[in-house]
Amino acid sequence: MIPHVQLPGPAGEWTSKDRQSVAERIGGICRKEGYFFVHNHGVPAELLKEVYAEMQRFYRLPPEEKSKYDATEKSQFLGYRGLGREKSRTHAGTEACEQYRIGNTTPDLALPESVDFYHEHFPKSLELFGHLTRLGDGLLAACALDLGLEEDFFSAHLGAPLHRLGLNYYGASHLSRVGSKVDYAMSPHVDLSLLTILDQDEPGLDVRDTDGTWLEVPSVDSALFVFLADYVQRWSNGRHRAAPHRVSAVRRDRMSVQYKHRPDYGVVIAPLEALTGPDEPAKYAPLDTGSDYVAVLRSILGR
Ligand SMILES: O=C(O)CCC(=O)C(=O)O
Ligand SMILES: [Fe+2]
Repeated sequence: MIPHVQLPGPAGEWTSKDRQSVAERIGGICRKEGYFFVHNHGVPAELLKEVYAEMQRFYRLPPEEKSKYDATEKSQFLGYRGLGREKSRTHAGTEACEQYRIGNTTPDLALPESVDFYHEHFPKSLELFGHLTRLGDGLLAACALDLGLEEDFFSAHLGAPLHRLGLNYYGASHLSRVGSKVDYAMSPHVDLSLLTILDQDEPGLDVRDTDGTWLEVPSVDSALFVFLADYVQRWSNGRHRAAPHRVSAVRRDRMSVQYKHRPDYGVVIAPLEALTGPDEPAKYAPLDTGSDYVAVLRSILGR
């Protein structure tokens, strides 16, 4: 069973009381499943449609046009990942999809091209990015409250946050075109984010339940799917659960939009002192989220 949560409208308009009521609603879910649908989130349905249209237009461009936007370390990994480009983290093959990333960059790393270059095909997606950033901030405040922290506890680590929006296209023929030996289009993983907000135009996403079974996540009209990720699990010393997920083999063309809510470049995450003690030793070593992100992306994209 996937939990469903009614939100009190657009997160940018929540009062402290609203954040408290969201915390009460999602706290138990964060501690158990780590995934849920949200309704009444205020993200316009029309905008999502426009984002899918924008993605379709981009993915139909000729390969040489798309590869102008290739994601590299120099682009801070914004841009295009063609079919066969991203190595799987769990098997010897590649992920069976085309991907594109838009989002924030950091002055701590070089960026020779203007960020606008990587965004030029995606004005509506950038608008969606703004909505999802506010929703991410609201949900994170609710997580903080559930952990017994001040609601703005995490804000100190999100001054110039490296949020990213993934725009993925899984063609029905992609799995056979990459010669895949597995029957899923994206390998199981937890996200390198605090939390992720996802929409899909066709089912395909599976999420791992607490007993280890894979659940198919349906496409639910006007609801967004939220799951917690690696950084919240670490910060909360495992009180909040990161949800492993994958994308199964698709029979029809499928697109997904995943917004990854991330901290500033270089934030080091270790289990919070308030949540550890003699009975609850820290379960995770400190992690530098900036250099770890670069190292992981370097290893899966290979340049
Ligand atoms: O396409 C999806 O539904 C999930 C993609 C995903 O998990 C990711 O890009 O991190
Ligand atoms: Fe993911």
